[in-house]
Amino acid sequence: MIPVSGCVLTAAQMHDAEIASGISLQKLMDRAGCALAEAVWRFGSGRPALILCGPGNNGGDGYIAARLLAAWGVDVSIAASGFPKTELAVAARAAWDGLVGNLANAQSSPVLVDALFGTGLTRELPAEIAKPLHRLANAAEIVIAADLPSGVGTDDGRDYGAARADITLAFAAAKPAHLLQPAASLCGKVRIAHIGVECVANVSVLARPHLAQPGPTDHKYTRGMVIVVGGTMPGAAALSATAAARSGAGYVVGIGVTGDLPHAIVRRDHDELANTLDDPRVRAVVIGPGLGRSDRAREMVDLAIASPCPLVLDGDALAPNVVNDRPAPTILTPHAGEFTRMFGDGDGSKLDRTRAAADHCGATIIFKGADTVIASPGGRATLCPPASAWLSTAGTGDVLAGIAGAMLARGFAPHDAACAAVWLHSEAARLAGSGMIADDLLTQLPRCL
Ligand SMILES: NC(=O)C1=CN([C@@H]2O[C@H](COP(=O)(O)OP(=O)(O)OC[C@H]3O[C@@H](n4cnc5c(N)ncnc54)[C@H](O)[C@@H]3O)[C@@H](O)[C@H]2O)[C@@H](O)CC1
Ligand SMILES: [K+]
Repeated sequence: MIPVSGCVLTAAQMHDAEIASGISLQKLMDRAGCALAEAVWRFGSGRPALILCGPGNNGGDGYIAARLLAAWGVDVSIAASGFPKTELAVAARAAWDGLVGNLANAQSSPVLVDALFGTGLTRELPAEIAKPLHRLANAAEIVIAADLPSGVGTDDGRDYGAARADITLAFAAAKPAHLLQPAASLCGKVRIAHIGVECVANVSVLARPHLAQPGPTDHKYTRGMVIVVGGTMPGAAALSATAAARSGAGYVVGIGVTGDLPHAIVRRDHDELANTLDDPRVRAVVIGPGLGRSDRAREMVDLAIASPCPLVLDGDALAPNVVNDRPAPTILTPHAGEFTRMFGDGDGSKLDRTRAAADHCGATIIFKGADTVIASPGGRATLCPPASAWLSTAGTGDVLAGIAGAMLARGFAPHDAACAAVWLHSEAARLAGSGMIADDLLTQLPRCL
């Protein structure tokens, strides 16, 4: 059992991977049931457990876990929503020699195991299931969900009436619902139980980046020269510029950035932008934080886009069709409002929409929020476990843009730069703790490198 990591598979991809594994579905269910029993033993500390079993293989996992827990001496009972409908679940129920109670009038227990529905859920939970599920979950001291909290859309993270779990044990791999809101918040802590199924996908969970330390041959330019362009709100660009410097860029130039800046950051005027962009040593440009929407601002965005420099576009620089297959590395960092302004409402999940937008504009997109999604043209995507909710404060996006600039400047490809930036940002927020403000991230960034 490990923290959420690795590939993210849709329900259909998970099914295909199970078949491709060559391992019998019976054996996979035995392993899943065993992993569930171990989780219940560990997190439930041997307290009495009630296992809710649904009609499919998720329920089958529950029956198997119950048998093992009973054998280990746990006071375990089962309540089912009906008779099993799959061959495997029928066999798993037949191997349970205790009683199977009715879900509607089940008595609560300190440990509740939700094995009603997993990847097979396709619609809203009916009231006759949702009502007892919520009643029993509210009465329990700990709720452990098998694979997924019953009542979330596996692929899109929709809430179909799920009860909140404290622990969700995902079998074989994470699914989009473990990372997309609102489902992610209903999962509690997500753990993965590897059951021997090899999973390959172009969507993965954000991982700690490998950030090489400077070596003896490094100098300020090899560590990366970043330009940050300021505008009408000086504080925003100052945050970006300082974030770039604090996340390892060797040389940061603030163009038209006024206000409080470390002495290490070089200041130039706006009319020096064109010349500076011609400097072949420039490895990344960050434009948009606090830029404003004047004609002059637009001209500067156009200059930056037309340059051959790797580019981070944020805030006021984000507009519909602002970039179109730009040849140099490009990262866009919209929040939900900016994303909709640029790409419309779109269909599908946040993951689908971000991937479609990345293909549309030919750039890497960091679609920010409580479930940040990073996508690049061609389908590669990364889903990010929830970061500190204290990040919901002014200026944190400006810091992220600056870090992304520093990651491009150290030579990372755009998708890797975006992932490294989001990871550093969220780690700095974790270290900054409660009540943090954007400036606190700057103090914590060096500790994350
Ligand atoms: N990932 C893996 O490798 C493995 C997965 N297994 C388990 O198998 C699960 C998937 O099993 P299934 O495909 O049987 O699916 P589920 O067990 O999630 O449920 C499918 C059943 O629920 C019904 N249903 C769907 N939505 C409903 C709703 N809103 N209200 C009422 N009924 C609804 C369907 O008609 C079907 O009968 C996984 O989540 C996991 O727990 C393991 O047993 C084996 C290994
Ligand atoms: K479940």
